[in-house]
Amino acid sequence: MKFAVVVFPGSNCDRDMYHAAKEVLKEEAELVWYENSSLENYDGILLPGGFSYGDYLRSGAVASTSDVMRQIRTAAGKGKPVLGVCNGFQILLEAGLLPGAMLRNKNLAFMCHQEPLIVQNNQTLFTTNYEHTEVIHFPIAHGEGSYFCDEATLAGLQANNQIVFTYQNNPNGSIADIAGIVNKEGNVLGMMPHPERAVEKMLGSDDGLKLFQSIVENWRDVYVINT
Ligand SMILES: NC(=O)CC[C@H](N)C(=O)O
Repeated sequence: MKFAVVVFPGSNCDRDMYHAAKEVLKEEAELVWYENSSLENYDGILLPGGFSYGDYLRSGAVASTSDVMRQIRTAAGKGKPVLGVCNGFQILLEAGLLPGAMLRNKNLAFMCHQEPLIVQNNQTLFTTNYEHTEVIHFPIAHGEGSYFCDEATLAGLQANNQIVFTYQNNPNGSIADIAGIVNKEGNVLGMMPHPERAVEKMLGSDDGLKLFQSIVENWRDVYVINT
């Protein structure tokens, strides 16, 4: 499987994402500068964390208007897996590929530590290697990570089983303890905690490995084994 790690000015988790995909998972992966070429030849799109465009206006707002988003939208429309982590999630929200918005953390501080999460939906292509309600540990590292949406949107997320991860101890004030959501079609996942920073025991947790392995295994099931 070949991943594109899309890099914006101000991305700072792109190397970690690349390391997870290429050096730990041992899949093909390339860092793709947001202005460069096309995403057509990639099987999966990884939007890493950071401070794209310095978080000016709102986190992810400027990056969401860039031309590469059109390609990401096309890739998502074709059913390719798109994973946005932290600033990547913020960009997906600002681009409208996922519903809702990010507010500043309830304590108005940047937080950076490991948090326990609960796997609420293990039936997505990103989570099949987890158990339902499994507790896993990923680092968080954000200032604008309090997920918010209106009541109708929340009801829709719940009814469609789009809430994939919740926080066990809600550190930032996210509505319904939401840490990660998937689109209705199930192929675009946005999450604030960082699975790419939890792929080796020496990082404090390797619980993120199963997420990347789920993507690869599900992609192979559809595109390799059956063709
Ligand atoms: N690591 C990240 O992607 C976090 C940065 C993010 N823009 C914030 O809210 O602070």
